[in-house]
Amino acid sequence: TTLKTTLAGYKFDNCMMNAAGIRCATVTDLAGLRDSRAGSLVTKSATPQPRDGNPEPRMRGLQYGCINSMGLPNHGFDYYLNFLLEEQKSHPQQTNFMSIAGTTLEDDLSMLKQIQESAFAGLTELNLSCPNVPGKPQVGYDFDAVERYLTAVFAFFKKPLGVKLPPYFDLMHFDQITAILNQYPLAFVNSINSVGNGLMIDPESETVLIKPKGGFGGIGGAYIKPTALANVRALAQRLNPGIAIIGTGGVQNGMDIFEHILCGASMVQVGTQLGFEGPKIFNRLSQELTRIMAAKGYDSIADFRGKLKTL
Ligand SMILES: O=C(O)c1[nH]c(=O)[nH]c(=O)c1I
Repeated sequence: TTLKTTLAGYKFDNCMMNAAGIRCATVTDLAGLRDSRAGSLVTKSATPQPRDGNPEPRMRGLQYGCINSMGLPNHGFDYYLNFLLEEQKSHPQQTNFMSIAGTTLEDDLSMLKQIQESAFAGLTELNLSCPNVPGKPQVGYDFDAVERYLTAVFAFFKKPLGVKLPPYFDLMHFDQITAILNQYPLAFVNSINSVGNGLMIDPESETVLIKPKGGFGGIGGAYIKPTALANVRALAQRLNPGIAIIGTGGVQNGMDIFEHILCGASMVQVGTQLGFEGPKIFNRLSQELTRIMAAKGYDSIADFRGKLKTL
């Protein structure tokens, strides 16, 4: 039984990794992921300059997941690109991802131009779905903007690139977004980001739990697995076969990873639960997934990827 996977022509020893934003903001965090059983790592979404992000408290663990309104705090584009370039020299056997989330198209294009001209040989994840920058609507919910962004990006960017999408909740929206995405040479689509602008309350103190945006924040964890699986499945049913899918959302155990792959994912990312357990979680998840596959008689994830049955 093997957990290895391929995505956009790149080989990974393990089909699981972190989700951008969780335990990946500092070099120490990133080295911890690299030294774990994860098959790859993705950096915290970067902006051209460092950002402090939103006022605290801005993230809270909940009974079945978490709420966050971090506001894109990060050490800036150069910090993460430098880490990735060092990694290529010290750990050439692992392919990594760089996540970028400019607050304007110009910022995204500027970072992509620098990636294009750099020695970075991994994959780029263009985050179109940050729900927590006050005053900045999610690009992923503005289909004309998605088209404008991808046309501008692919006018010059030749390295492997995918997009991180927000969850959609209407079948027409799945049709519309994939009709746009299928027009571009995307290496992958990563679905989903947190379910935006949820609200959690402390009824004792009759107060919201986080400070930014009156308590509104992105929801992650077990709460969002049904939405995550539906998005992975709907995208897999509609995207050109050359566009791989990364499944993200609601993963707590090996069976959740199995379900994402059954829906069509070639790589599965772990966020909230990684935040709770740390990188050692990839030992547990790998063991659990291996046992599930062995019990079902699957040797590799290709044996069951995308093979969800309907009734
Ligand atoms: O608030 C954040 O930093 C954040 N939080 C999320 O839940 N998703 C994102 O893409 C981002 I950039």
